[in-house]
Amino acid sequence: MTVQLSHRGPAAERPGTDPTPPTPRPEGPAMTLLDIDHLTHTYGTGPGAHMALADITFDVKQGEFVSIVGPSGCGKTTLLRTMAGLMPPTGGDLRFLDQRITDVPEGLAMVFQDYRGSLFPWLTVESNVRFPLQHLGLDKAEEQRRVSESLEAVGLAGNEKKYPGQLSGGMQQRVAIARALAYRPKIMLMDEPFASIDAQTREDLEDLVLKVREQFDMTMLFVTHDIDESVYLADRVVVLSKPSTVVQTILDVPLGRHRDQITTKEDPVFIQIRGEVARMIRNAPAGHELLAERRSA
Ligand SMILES: Nc1ncnc2c1ncn2[C@@H]1O[C@H](COP(=O)(O)OP(=O)(O)OP(=O)(O)O)[C@@H](O)[C@H]1O
Repeated sequence: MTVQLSHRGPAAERPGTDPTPPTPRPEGPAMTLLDIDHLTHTYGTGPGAHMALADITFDVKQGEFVSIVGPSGCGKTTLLRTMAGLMPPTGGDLRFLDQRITDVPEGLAMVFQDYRGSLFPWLTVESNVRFPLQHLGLDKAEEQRRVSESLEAVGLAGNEKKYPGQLSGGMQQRVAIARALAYRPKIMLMDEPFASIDAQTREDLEDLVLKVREQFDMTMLFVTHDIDESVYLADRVVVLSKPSTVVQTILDVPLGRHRDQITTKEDPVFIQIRGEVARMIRNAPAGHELLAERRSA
């Protein structure tokens, strides 16, 4: 996935607007940024129709890190695409900042698994990061400040003039993250962003995501098929069922904001939650079975 500052990013539709004015942190309970209410999605119609999502309800509050995990093929990408406004769902309600999502919402950036497909190979690193900013109407100094700050944040200062093809996969994904950060979205959606990256680099990138989350006070929705990753990163884990998919459960991860690849993963709380998620995914029922159980309860 790329920063859905894809090649035709959200802000590109709205010249002269800056989606990033800082949202003041409200007093009291955190504001709901993303609200998914009984979302359904069916591909096709008639006898060949496939109901991918049967009933998905959860929300993401400002400042939260929510991960979504589920069995293979359970509709994680379908869900993220509907939330990003890339595909209208066939039912239910989907709101970003209390506005129904009908198009790619302003203030949302997406980072995809396929970093190679998301970066422009003919543009330098800094031009890739600057690309979505061109449509925000920022002055040049602010544009440059954001590019430099974002590249610094992802540890790529000094690589501005390189081209994506001169970078490792992990570094290219850092560029994609920097591009999302430079846009200053209110929420970042990430679709298995580290699935094609080797294990060691992946851990570094997970920690990078946690660091930029703190630095930019970013709200994150992170889709992964990796159970450890889902728990390590998140404040809450949304566990999906098998298709037709529903939310099996939503687990809190009371591990505090500071995470460490070794000590956090040794923490009994982490081990217990990780085990719980693994069991739920291994024994995941089909969504329609869960729905029938819930209706009869
Ligand atoms: N365009 C489409 N037309 C028909 N069916 C589709 C389409 N896209 C996805 N599907 C089906 O919908 C279901 C969910 O697909 P999706 O890619 O959202 O799942 P996923 O959880 O992201 O998969 P994976 O675990 O492989 O990443 C699958 O059964 C898939 O075959």
